[in-house]
Order: sequence, then structure tokens, then C-alpha cells
Amino acid sequence: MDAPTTTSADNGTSGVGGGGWFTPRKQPATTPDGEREAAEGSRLAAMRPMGRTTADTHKDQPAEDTPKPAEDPPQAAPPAEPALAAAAAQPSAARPPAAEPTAPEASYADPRVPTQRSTEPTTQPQEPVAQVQAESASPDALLIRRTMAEVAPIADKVTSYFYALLFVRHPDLRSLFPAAMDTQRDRLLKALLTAAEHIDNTEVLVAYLQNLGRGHRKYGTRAEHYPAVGECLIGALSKYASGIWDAEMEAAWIRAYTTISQVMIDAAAADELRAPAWWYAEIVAHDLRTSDVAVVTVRPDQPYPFLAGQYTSLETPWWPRIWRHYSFASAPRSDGLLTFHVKAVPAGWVSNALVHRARPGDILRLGPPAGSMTVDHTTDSGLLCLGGGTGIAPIKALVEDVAEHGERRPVEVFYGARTGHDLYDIDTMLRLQQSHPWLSVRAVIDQQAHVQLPDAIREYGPWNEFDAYLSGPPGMIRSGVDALRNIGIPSERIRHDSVEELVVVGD
Ligand SMILES: NC(=O)C1=CN([C@@H]2O[C@H](COP(=O)(O)OP(=O)(O)OC[C@H]3O[C@@H](n4cnc5c(N)ncnc54)[C@H](O)[C@@H]3O)[C@@H](O)[C@H]2O)C=CC1
Repeated sequence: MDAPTTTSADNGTSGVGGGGWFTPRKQPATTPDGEREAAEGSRLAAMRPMGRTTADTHKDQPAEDTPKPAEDPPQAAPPAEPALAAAAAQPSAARPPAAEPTAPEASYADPRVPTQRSTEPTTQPQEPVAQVQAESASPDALLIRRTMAEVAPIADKVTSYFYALLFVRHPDLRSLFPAAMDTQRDRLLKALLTAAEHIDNTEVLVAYLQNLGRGHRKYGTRAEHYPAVGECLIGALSKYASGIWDAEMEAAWIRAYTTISQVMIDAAAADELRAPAWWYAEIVAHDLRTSDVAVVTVRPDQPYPFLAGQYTSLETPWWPRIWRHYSFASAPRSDGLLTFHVKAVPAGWVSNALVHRARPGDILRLGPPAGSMTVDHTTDSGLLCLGGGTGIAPIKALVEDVAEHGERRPVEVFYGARTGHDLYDIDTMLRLQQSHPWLSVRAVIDQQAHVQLPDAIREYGPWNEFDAYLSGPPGMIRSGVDALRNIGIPSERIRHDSVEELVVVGD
């Protein structure tokens, strides 16, 4: 992760005045190593405000025949995933022959944002939540939430209009998005709005946005693209929240977006100095474990630093500019190889290609590592790990990580699957258990146990000396967090890749 970068909206006071529309400041936030300045000089100098006003915005109507750009980048998050991928500049491996779209990837592995510790209160607050939030929220946050409440019932229209504006006004940006924009169309805007909504939650927001800013390098996103996105965001919001929209509200959004975009731009610029925007990775092994689960091993074209428990974004040659998240299934290896567990989901473009089409020799692209579901090696707390289905992948990586650190802390793994046949990696886990006396692996098969994974942990324990790690389908993570809290594990000791766009708190 980057060193913390302060947000740079002058404490929320700039944005409307001297800087113009969403113009990032010229002086980037400093980092401890001061490496950022060099990179940013050229990048930020190139930025120009688009010079439009809200009045212009109101006037603009997308052309009748403009295809509704009802989408955004696949696993997009805030403006982050404005999947501004530089398709034209992609080398041959990233310009594969067009494939016949079948159907959009379901919300498979992507509805994840950076891992967060769960920080929701474990006890009910004395006052109603809304009241507490309202009292502690900044004036800008209140205005932003008001806008959000106003447009929530017509979110689809806002989304369509936002992309229509973006592509009509800035047709050059269209090529940065996937050809099939019907996939998860609202992800970009939703993430952007979610970030704005959490504008007061600096710690979580900054880490999230830095991650997004770095991740957007692989799309070809540049600093000068951000004003265009911000302008169209305001254009869409002001149109659909016109009943309550005023100068004060617009100023709040401008400040929020200026902050959001600046954090992303700064993070991307700093990252540019130390890492490629993406890695090519050749498939070196493809092991079909069941009819729909494959273990895919790749060799990156250059060293790929990451931590056990993290995930990456992955693009196949068959679906250019469509990226999906996959967790690393091993801790970093001395041979540099990376492994992913992929389940082909119904109508999943990328997952089906990886399971049924990919073969050794095929070239994938990888984005940077992300996520903080990692082991804290400064403590000797036990690890309580819940892995559901292919969610066992990062759990296995965590086990290897503990083993490599030579620690003797208890690690208790609960591996859930629908049937015995679906426990495709149980042999590996049992082998690890044989090698490590501190490791215990329990399979929880829905059909046999008549309980799902999270319920099974109640029969064991006590868990008060354990940190908890959850990985699997969103429903499992949600009920798992509830179950863990109910048995007394404090929220700050529960880790998982978030299933929501930003926080709940917490992909
Ligand atoms: N870092 C992460 O969080 C990772 C998440 N995943 C996700 O894990 C999922 C794996 O899919 P499948 O293998 O098809 O798993 P699945 O749908 O077969 O579920 C596996 C097990 O999880 C438990 N489970 C599922 N839904 C539950 C619910 N609503 N409440 C309680 N427990 C529930 C059950 O024990 C079930 O047998 C995918 O959605 C994938 O995106 C995969 C890898 C890493």
C-alpha cells in the first residue's frame, strides 16, 4: 500500500474558486520518500479544466442516437474503474480476436473492493444511527447525502445520462471502456457516488481511492481524464436532482470530486515511478479440478510483488478491457509463479474463458495487487479462517504465509462447499495440515452438515484470541461477519474483501 497521502482539496475549500472545474492542484501531496514530484510535474501540467459550467451542463442532451453508455468498466469502482483502458496501445496479446459475447459476467468475483477491517459497531448505538451520522457529518457530506437520497429512486436514469454525457462530450474516452458496456453498467458511477458519500471517512476513503488510482493505470486513465468525468457527474446529478440542486450543493460536489480525483491522481503518479501499469502473464499450467473449477498458474513477465491474502485484476485475451478480480491462491513463491482458482459461473465471460478456453501459452494481463486481508505478523493471535468454495484460495495463501514466517500460532480453517465433490482443494489443505501441527482444517459440506459455513464455527472455539478471515461468496461473508460478531469477535479483528463497492464498512 502507498504511504498515506493526504487528501488535497484544501480541506474542502478549493475547487470552485481559482482552480476551475475539478482541476487538481499543481503541487502533489508529498510522500515520505518524496518520489512523487518528478512524475507529477509532467502529468499534472497537462491537465486542463474543461471550462464548462453547470449552465452548459444543463443544456447538454445526449444525441438521440447515442448508444446508452449504460456501463462502466467491469469491476469498476469509483471514477477509478472508469476503465479507461488504452486499447489502441495494447500489444498483440491484449488485442485478441473479438469473441462472441454471450452474456455479461455476473457479479462473480468482482463485487469486491479493497479489503477492509470490519469496523461497524458491535453494539447498538444509543441514538438512532441516522441521527448520529447526521450530527457528526460535515456540511458537505450532508449535502451529498441529500443529493444521493434524491436520485436514488432514479439511479438508472442518472447512470445512463452520465455515460451518455461522457461519451458525447468526450468521445475519445469511449475506447477506454469495454466494448460491451451493458456489463455492470452502473459500477463506475455507483463507486464514485459511494466515495463521495463517505467523504468524511478519510482513513478508509483515502486508502480506497489510492488503490483505485493505482488500479486505473491499467486502463490508460490519465490525470486529464478526471475533469471530464467530474463534469459529467455534476451534469447528471444536477439534472436529476434539479428540485434541490443549488450553488451550495454544486460546490459541495465539486469539492468532494476534487478531493476524490486528486487522491487517485496522486496515487497513480507515485505508483508510476515504481511499478508497471500492468503485467503480462503467460499461463504455464491449467488444471481442471471439477467440471467448472480450474486452477490456473501463470508466469508474470516481470517480478510481481504482492502479499498473501491479496487479489489482483485480470484480463483475458478474449475479452479485452474486461477485468475481473481473483485472489492469489499461494503466498509469494521463489519461482515467481502465481496461481488462481477460477469457477466458471453461468454467463460469466471471463471465468468461462479461463476455465474452458485458456490453455498453457495463453497470455493474460494482470493489474496491481490490492487488498489488505493479510496476516499481521506483529502479533501471535490465532487465525480463524472461513473459505467458501473458491474462497479457499486466499485462505491457502494465508496458511502458507504463516508457515513461511515460521510461526507457531494456531490456524483453524473451515472450508465450506455445497457437496463433497466441490471440495476441489481439500487434498492440498489436508497435506498442509499434515505438515503443520498448528493447522487444523475442517470441511463443512452443506448437504451433510445441514448448516452453512458460518454456523459451523459456533460449535468450536472459543475464538476470543483469534483474528478472523473470511473469503467466499458475498452471502457467506455477510452472514460470517454476523456470526463472528455474535460469538464475540470484535469487528476490528474481522478481515475480508468487501462485497460492496466501498465500505459497509469496508470491494
Ligand atoms: N477474497 C474473497 O473473498 C474471495 C471470494 N471469492 C468468491 O467466492 C465465491 C465462490 O463461489 P462458489 O465456489 O460457487 O461458492 P458456493 O456458492 O458454492 O459457496 C461455498 C460455500 O460458502 C457457504 N455459503 C455460500 N453462500 C452462503 C450464504 N449466503 N450464507 C452462508 N454461507 C454461505 C456455504 O458453506 C457454501 O457451501 C465466488 O463468489 C467468488 O467470487 C473467491 C475467491 C476469493
